[in-house]
Amino acid sequence: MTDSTDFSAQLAALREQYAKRLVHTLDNLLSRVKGKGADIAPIILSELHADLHKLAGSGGTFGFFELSRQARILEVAVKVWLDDLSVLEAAQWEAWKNDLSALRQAFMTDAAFDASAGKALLVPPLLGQNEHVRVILIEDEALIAYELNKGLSQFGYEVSHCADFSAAEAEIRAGMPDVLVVDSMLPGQNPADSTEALPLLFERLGYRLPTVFLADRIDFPSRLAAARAGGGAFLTKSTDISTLAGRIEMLLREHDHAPYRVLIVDDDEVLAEHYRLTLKAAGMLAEKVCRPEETLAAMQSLNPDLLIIDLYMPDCNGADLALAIRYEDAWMSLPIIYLSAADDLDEQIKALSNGGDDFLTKPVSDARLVSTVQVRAARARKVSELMSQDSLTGLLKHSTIKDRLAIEIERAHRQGKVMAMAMVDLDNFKQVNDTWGHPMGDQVIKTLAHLLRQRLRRQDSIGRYGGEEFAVVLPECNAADAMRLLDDIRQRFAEMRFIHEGQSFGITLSAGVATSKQCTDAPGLLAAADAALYKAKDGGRNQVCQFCGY
Ligand SMILES: Nc1nc2c(ncn2[C@@H]2O[C@H](COP(=O)(O)OP(=O)(O)OP(=O)(O)O)[C@@H](O)[C@H]2O)c(=O)[nH]1
Repeated sequence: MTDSTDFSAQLAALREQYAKRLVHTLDNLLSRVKGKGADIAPIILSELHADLHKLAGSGGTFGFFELSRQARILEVAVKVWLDDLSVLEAAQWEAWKNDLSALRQAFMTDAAFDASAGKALLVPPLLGQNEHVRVILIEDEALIAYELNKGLSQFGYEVSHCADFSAAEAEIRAGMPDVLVVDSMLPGQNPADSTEALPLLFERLGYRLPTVFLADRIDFPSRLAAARAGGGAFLTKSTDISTLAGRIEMLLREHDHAPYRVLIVDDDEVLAEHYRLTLKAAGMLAEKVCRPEETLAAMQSLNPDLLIIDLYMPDCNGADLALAIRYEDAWMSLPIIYLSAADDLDEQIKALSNGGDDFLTKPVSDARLVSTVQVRAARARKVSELMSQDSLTGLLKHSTIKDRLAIEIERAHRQGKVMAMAMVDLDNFKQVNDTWGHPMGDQVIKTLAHLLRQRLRRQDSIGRYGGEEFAVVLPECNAADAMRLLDDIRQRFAEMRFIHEGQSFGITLSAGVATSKQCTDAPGLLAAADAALYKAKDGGRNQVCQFCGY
């Protein structure tokens, strides 16, 4: 990834390009009105309006705030005359022309003050780079730390324990963790309340990390304090490990995602490039289109999570473009954010009714652009994820995992590689439900789902195939590696203890493994893995078997 110095240099170069263009724009504007009286032709007023609208919208983005502000005032006046030319009086016109000339002074003042100078771009830390999820546990009580460490390690987390915030800070600086698990009270520390210490730590680091707070008990004030400190989850210390692991995973899923893909449609190339660079610096995959007619082709190739459309483009109104895009079923739910001036109220209402989701008012600050896009894109991803996920476990639904399997086996054959799949089934699970109750059974299912997610790689897919049966798709994985992996999961799961009303019990699993070398298509591979699973069950359960033919 390009670093923030590179982005800052590219943005500075764009600002210079924009400033050069501004000189021409101002010359142009002034030459249009030079020597002209108040009987000015509507076509010229219309051109003036278009240019001033552009100036007002783009100036602030490049640090020309005063110029942008004054251009907006001039634009509003022209709009009034455009609507009713009879109200334009000679004195007003002369005053307006003077104000237009004053734009040059505003330009000089803004140009002398480079708002972007010395301003480092906010490049978020790269989370999710560790091979295993790294947890830093900040806990002063050794016994609790020991128990949490042991429990989380069983799920495959790599846990570092620190007794206080200063030790944790040194540990974070030595290597980026994926998540913090923090005791909400650390007596003897200053401040003792971790909801106060955490924001201070983030301030020193210059970035935030996903955090779970653990408290002795939860009341409303402590819950609120945790939320104010930006905690992603707040649990009691007596919470069982599988619930804690579930919350950690949920937080990781929020942060660890493929970069958001954003397409920007704006006829102003320099401005569009500024937005593109700003979003790229924030870790997104952004592309721009300056000719609206190229939008659909660019969407096909980028498959964006979100679209930003300039509302005011000379050849194509943004709202019309949005409607044209929505004719395609595939783009029906794609979030669209318009860029528009604050006072285009009628236009805004039309734009929303054409299927837009939000507005960004020009001039747009970099921070506002990034945060609006992040929030919208995250929401859109969440909705589409929820549609393909099983509600109890968060794993892929039956139909989705079957689709994944079909894609991966086809890919493996095409590329001449080997992929594996496994069917995993809980042993004698009916007894768990009968003895400990259905809710406890659900807890066991969720625990296995967490464990599978923790032990598998990012490119693997896991689905809840049936009630207590799971399907695992392992791209680029041979039979020996798949057997080793599944057997490790089997052992870890067998070692876990579940607690119900003070009583503890354990449960095992069986699994069947097959590879693409043995089958030509997805149904064949599923049947082979299933046959291997039944061999494991027949062989006495708590084992992993490989498919060796029917
Ligand atoms: N708690 C809970 N139980 C479920 C869920 N889905 C399926 N089950 C139960 O899982 C049990 C599966 O039982 P069986 O198919 O007989 O298999 P088993 O008892 O696991 O025995 P083997 O697979 O032969 O080792 C049934 O009792 C189902 O009611 C669920 O979402 N939650």
